[in-house]
Amino acid sequence: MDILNNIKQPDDLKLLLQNQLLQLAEEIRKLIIDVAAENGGHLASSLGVVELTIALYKVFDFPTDKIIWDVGHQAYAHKILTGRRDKFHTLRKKGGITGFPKITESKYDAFGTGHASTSISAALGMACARDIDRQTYKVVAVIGDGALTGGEAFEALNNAGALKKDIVIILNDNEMSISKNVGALSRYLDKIRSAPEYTKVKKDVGTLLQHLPKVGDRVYKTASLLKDSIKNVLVAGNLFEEMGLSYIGPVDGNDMPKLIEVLQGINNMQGPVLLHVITKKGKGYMPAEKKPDKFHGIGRFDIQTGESLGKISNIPTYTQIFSEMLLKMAEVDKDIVAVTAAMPGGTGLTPFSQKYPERFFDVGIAEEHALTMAAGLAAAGKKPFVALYSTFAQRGYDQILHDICLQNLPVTICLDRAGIVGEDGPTHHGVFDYSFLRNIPGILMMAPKDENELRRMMYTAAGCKSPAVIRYPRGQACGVNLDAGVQTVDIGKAEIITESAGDTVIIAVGTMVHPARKAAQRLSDEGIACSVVNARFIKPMDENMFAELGRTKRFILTVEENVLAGGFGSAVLEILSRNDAMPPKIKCMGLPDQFICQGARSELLQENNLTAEGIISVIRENSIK
Ligand SMILES: Cc1ncc(C[n+]2csc(CCOP(=O)(O)OP(=O)(O)O)c2C)c(N)n1
Ligand SMILES: CC(=O)[C@@H](O)[C@H](O)COP(=O)(O)O
Ligand SMILES: [Mg+2]
Repeated sequence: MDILNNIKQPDDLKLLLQNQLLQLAEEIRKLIIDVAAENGGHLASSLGVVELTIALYKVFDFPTDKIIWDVGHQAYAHKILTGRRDKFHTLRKKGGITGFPKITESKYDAFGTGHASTSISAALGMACARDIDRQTYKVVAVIGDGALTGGEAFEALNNAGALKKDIVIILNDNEMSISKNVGALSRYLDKIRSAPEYTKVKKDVGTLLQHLPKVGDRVYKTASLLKDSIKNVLVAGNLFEEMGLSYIGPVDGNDMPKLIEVLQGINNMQGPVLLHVITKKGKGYMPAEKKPDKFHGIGRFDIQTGESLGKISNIPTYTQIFSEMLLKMAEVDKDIVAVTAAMPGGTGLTPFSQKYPERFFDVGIAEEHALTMAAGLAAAGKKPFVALYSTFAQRGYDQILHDICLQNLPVTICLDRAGIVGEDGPTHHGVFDYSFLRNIPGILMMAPKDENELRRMMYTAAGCKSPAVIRYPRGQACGVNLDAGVQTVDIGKAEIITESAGDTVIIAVGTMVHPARKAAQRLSDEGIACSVVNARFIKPMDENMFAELGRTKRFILTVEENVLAGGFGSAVLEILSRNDAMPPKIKCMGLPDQFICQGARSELLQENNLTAEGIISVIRENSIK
């Protein structure tokens, strides 16, 4: 790490010679691989942009100039170069460096990211503010070909082309989203990439631009005209040019000297410029180059073999249960179709896509579109299952409300990664869905206590003629035996898990039912008798049962893996108050009104008392003797 050790601040690399910069790239790559192998992380995307990151720091003056990394999962080299090298071994750990840019972590993180397709909007906002303030700094957005499939990116391009502000958009095209990129835009980028004569001429123009004097000079105008005429001859109707952006590229984004040359030219240009770079996802680490999807986001792995080092378990994940159950149901019910927003692997829909390609839709990183498209499928007689991560479904609130629920369309929304997700941290925890969905009239919202119940809820949803949501967490299910045949659950009916004559009842939902049951078992040994209820439904709730509990018990404890604000406990309180059934004591356990940090899921649940021990201590403190 001879070179990297001497980079104390990014400006230090401006003095390096070309061969030193190339060595720096190798040193950064090694550090990224070492740390990701130990901590897990977004390896392949970060490896692909090492040269691009160094080239950007060589040419621009960050943090005076601003850089925004779309999604932000590729920003490891940026972090290493901006004073976080010594702490980089803490990446994604509790209290450590975050896996995404974070405005409070460094002055070089101009804008926090985690969810896709926001970078151009944010860059445009900064450019407008800069111009109001009569400043001259540059604003650069780096967006991947996957993130460019998101609607917000198109909205921003549309606006950028009209406003004509000085911004630099770097389209980092590695032909991959998490899986293979999809859509017409992706095909369009293929077409640009595979036009060799165009590539060569445009590269030469890139070189020419580099030698230009400042904007406004006649030479600059001539070069721009030349570029336009090349465009017209070779790629009629270049989409980006037609939208009002200057398109440069494609350029080999792993060729650092070439990139530096082109970026120096672009630094002298005015107006919105889009530089199209082609990079190799996973560059420099063979297992990741070969399997960029596996190494997109990976847990601990063996550097020599690329094999995962995670615990091997026979217990399936909730995602696997969802995946298998959907296949089973789809075999019988030909109206079942599946929709994902660029996450076929993560949501467990890959087997469905292989078995039923005509009934499967990967729409790209476009959650809003996925939901309204599902509404359309349902309006035309299909039974869509839309599988989204809870955190990304936040994007689709109006589509759920206006397009699905208001029209009472039978769309089933399966919210994977609900609750605390772990090391991805606050951008990715799915801890708001009870609160933001339960206020929608007519919605059916369920959370299973285990994998068996997930299957039953899916079966129930498929038989419903109205919108349904099922939310389940990241990772392993409970390891219970699966029923031979799958039954429906009675809509709006809670399940009594443990009945006792004692004064205390725990009403738990979803992932919190098992810790509640465990807590009750242990408390009964201490002579504290508790009943346990599995609420099953966030909406409609078992109003009669909960009102009765309010009248007959003296202490009700609700437990949920969601923020308390507006969540499940709040819904129980509403029922008790509506029915004049308030018991002498009621407490709600859940997540506080703040963003939850990163860390292992088990660690964060423990910290927030959402464990059997946490429940026991609250009951011990509050039970009425
Ligand atoms: C709104 C939203 N939906 C889904 C995701 C999950 N996700 C993270 S990265 C990614 C693929 C991004 O592809 P690209 O922008 O091309 O970057 P690459 O990983 O190829 O560098 C997806 C789908 C997300 N972060 N945000
Ligand atoms: C960056 C991003 O949004 C995804 O890569 C996400 O980290 C995937 O999470 P899982 O690992 O839970 O699939
Ligand atoms: Mg990509």
